[in-house]
Amino acid sequence: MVYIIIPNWWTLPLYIALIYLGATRTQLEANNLYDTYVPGEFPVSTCDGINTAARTINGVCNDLDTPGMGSVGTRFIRFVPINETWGETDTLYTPNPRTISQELFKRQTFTPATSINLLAAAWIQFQTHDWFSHGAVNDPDNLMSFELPANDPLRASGQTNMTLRRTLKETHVGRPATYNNINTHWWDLSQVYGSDEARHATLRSYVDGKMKVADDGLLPVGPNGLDITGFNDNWYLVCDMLNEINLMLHNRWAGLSMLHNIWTKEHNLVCDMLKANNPTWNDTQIFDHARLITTALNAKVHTVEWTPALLQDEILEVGMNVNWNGLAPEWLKDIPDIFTEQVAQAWYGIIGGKPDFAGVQFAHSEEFVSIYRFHSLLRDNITIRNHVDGSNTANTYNISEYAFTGAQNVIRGNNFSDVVFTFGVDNPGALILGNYPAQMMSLNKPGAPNGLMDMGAIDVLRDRERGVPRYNEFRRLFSLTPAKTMDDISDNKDSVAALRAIYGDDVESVDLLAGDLAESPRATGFAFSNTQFQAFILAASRRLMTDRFFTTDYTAAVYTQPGLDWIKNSDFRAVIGRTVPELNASAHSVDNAFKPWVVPS
Ligand code: HEM
Repeated sequence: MVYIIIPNWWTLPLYIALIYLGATRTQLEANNLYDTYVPGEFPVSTCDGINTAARTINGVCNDLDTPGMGSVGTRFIRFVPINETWGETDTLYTPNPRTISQELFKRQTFTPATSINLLAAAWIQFQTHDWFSHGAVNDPDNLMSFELPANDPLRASGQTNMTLRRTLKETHVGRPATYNNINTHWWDLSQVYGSDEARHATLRSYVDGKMKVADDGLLPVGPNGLDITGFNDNWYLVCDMLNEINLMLHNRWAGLSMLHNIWTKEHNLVCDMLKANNPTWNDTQIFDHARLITTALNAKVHTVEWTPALLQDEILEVGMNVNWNGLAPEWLKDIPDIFTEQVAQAWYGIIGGKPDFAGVQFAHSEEFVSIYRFHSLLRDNITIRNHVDGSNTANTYNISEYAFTGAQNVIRGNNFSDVVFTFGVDNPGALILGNYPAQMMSLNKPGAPNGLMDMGAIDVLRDRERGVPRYNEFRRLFSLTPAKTMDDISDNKDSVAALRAIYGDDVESVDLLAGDLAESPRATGFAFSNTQFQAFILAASRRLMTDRFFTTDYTAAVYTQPGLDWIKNSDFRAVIGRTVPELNASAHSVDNAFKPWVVPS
């Protein structure tokens, strides 16, 4: 196939643009899927004794031919050729990650993303916790350390370096290191249900399929002050600030807690529906079906609501709907499938169709992790509003207060409906240069005043460490035109000047995150760059097309007909209306729950 790059594809007429995006997906499937297992290396397992009509906790037996595919602990694949992924050595600290963080990323004044609400920010992190995590522990015997810039204010306290643990990895002879996903790769709501049996068992009530909730209807809290749920990983950083070792932090915040609560409540409501329809079912039967239904609804919300809210363009709205529902009206869907694979996917939709692996087994990729480094979405402060009239309450939280164990102060120190309402109304930060929250660059270790974590610097360093190509090479490898000069990256003169101040005229050295945040023009209404979108095109369809429970087994026999109807008839506004009934009207004040809700007058 001859593929012609159309830089501003979003200016094409709707159906031409859709065909172009379809061709782009085919191009990426052919050029951007690289397994990290060599033949004979993938762990062999069987499905003997496993109920293959339900999602398993550790993700095995989704694919019946390769039972271990996508399961917990398996490797990330790559979206770029393996030989490009060695990880940086000589250039690992160049330019200095802390300089990039402070000079390019740091927020001076908050620039909101006005087309979306804060729910959308929490949502994407909630999804990434379903899809991937490199784990919190990292490698205590393998550190990265770089000098702080000469003018860094931290030097005043005697600190000279920033040091953190390298990511845990597997090394191989003659080929780059590989990294494992500590969660299941499948889109299976594992952040709610857990990726291992021991944790999962602590979450189940074992009555009528339901998940445990505390007496106040919210998730129980563990001794560490975090929700007891499927994934609330603790992230450990090691910084040698003033010889402080073992800085322990995690990435829980009020937004995540809120969504864990909403989806646990939704699961329990699905259980009620199933029990009413199947009075003789036992706990396991109800749970297994409720998980399938809740998970598919979550995936549908992401596909046809979250994505079109982030990428507000008619092309995307139609395209994502085609991904889920197909182009054909219901009455024409029964015609026999005589189409080629791509046409069938467009006609019938991916859901309920045939699995398609494009020749490489399913797993998320390292490059996919990198495109979701969205910390600039976070607000510096959240003031909780009264959901009845939209007025501000007296409760304002900065990041240190709404994150970590502070999440519970927000969730339980306010009416839950006021918290969700606030997230529905307020905007997150825009994904642009100069809008990364300063507090994320100086997160203090509880009880250790001089411990500091600079997430901006870490975002840059992790990509270099894991061999994710820098911006221009990333574009080249993803069938995009590379920039010839800094001026090609952005049509905003200030952004170009800021890039030049760090990278000079060396366009090849621009880091992926820096280029992504600087990039313009963007497609109309897009909250993120076209470079990120290119990786998104590949990943978004693939996690649906490869999953048996979204394809061959998306049937009434596996889900139940009332289950399929539940998914079909629900959107996120309905989920909010069911789980937080006081917010039904507010959630329905907009046509998409991720757009800023109308404040009652
Ligand atoms: C207050 C909220 C948050 C905190 C405290 C936080 C903190 C962290 C920490 C500590 C890490 C690990 C750093 C390392 O590699 O050593 C991390 C990684 C990451 N964060 Fe956040 N984060 C927050 C919100 C978000 C949001 C809203 C997103 C949006 C998608 C996000 C996306 C990511 C991604 C993609 C990674 C890389 C994960 C991986 O390497 O597997 N985070 N964050």
